[in-house]
Amino acid sequence: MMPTQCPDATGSGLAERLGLVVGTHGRHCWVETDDGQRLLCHPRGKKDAPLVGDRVCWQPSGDGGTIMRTLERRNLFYRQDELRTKSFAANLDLLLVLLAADPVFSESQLNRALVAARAAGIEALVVLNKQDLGPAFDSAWERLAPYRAFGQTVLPLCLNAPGGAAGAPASLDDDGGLEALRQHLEGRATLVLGPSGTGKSTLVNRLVPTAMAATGTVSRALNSGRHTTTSSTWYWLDAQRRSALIDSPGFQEFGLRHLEPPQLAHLMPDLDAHCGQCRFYNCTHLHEPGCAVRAAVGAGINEQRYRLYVDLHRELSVAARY
Ligand SMILES: Nc1nc2c(ncn2[C@@H]2O[C@H](COP(=O)(O)OP(=O)(O)OP(=O)(O)O)[C@@H](O)[C@H]2O)c(=O)[nH]1
Ligand SMILES: [Zn+2]
Repeated sequence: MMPTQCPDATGSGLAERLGLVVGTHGRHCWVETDDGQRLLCHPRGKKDAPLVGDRVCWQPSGDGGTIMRTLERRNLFYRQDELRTKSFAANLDLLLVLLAADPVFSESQLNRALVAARAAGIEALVVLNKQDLGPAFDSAWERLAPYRAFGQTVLPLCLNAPGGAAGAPASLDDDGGLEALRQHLEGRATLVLGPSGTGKSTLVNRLVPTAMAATGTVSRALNSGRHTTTSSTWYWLDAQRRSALIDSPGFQEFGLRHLEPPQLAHLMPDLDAHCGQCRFYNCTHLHEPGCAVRAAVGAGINEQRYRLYVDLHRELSVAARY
């Protein structure tokens, strides 16, 4: 349970309280108190706007509150494009990348999300939805074989299978694999990322109890004036508020400009397994003699995965020069 008082409140007369940021829009934040109330708060300082997942110290003011400060983050999941940094959420336990048999997913995008998670020290889970689509699902599942081979957990899912509808594959349980997924989410704060059309909204609707989804609409309402939803939303999955799902828009152009080229191979587990055996300690794995990574391409390392590395390395190297 969250304590009600801030750890080191600075005696300003009013007691500071702890809260959790469950939604943001511009500089406004929805802060949830430890007894589950949600109120609109404004950050006091000009910089470092709080993010969904942040623990903050706040004080009542007007009919809402003022955020005095943000507690230190355990981690931060973000992407960095040419022009800007986009932060998704803070203090995450798991990144769920939702893919589907259709539309066909971009492996480059998947890899970028996994690399970013690894760089931030956040465990990742890949979920492949629409198992009812037969052959399309099988080929998507096959494309994920190299990921499973290096230890990435990949779960099959069929959100179209309420209670074992016709078309639900026998390999899944009655609810299309939802129960198996639920177990991975237990007691954790999970950010859901996925390209458009994979079933993200369907997943949130299936997992979030109606009453909880209704509280989520508070922050949705805050976003409704805009055509594009740009901020993340926090949903509780249980009445005890132990497990949470954070829905986030924006999976396109997943920039990784915050990473240095030499980090990259270490953030791709299948390449990382070979890095230590290269002749040169600072091997780029692009052209050096005695490169153990290149020697493993086609054997321990999938060729397409190596190509993703080469392309991303080039992109990061160009970025590093500016
Ligand atoms: N065949 C099949 N279709 C599914 C399944 N799950 C979701 N869909 C369909 O896929 C479409 C996209 O689902 P959404 O939940 O709207 O996807 P989304 O990822 O939220 O998409 P955006 O709103 O564009 O971000 C809808 O028509 C769903 O009915 C599934 O397991 N099998
Ligand atoms: Zn090498």
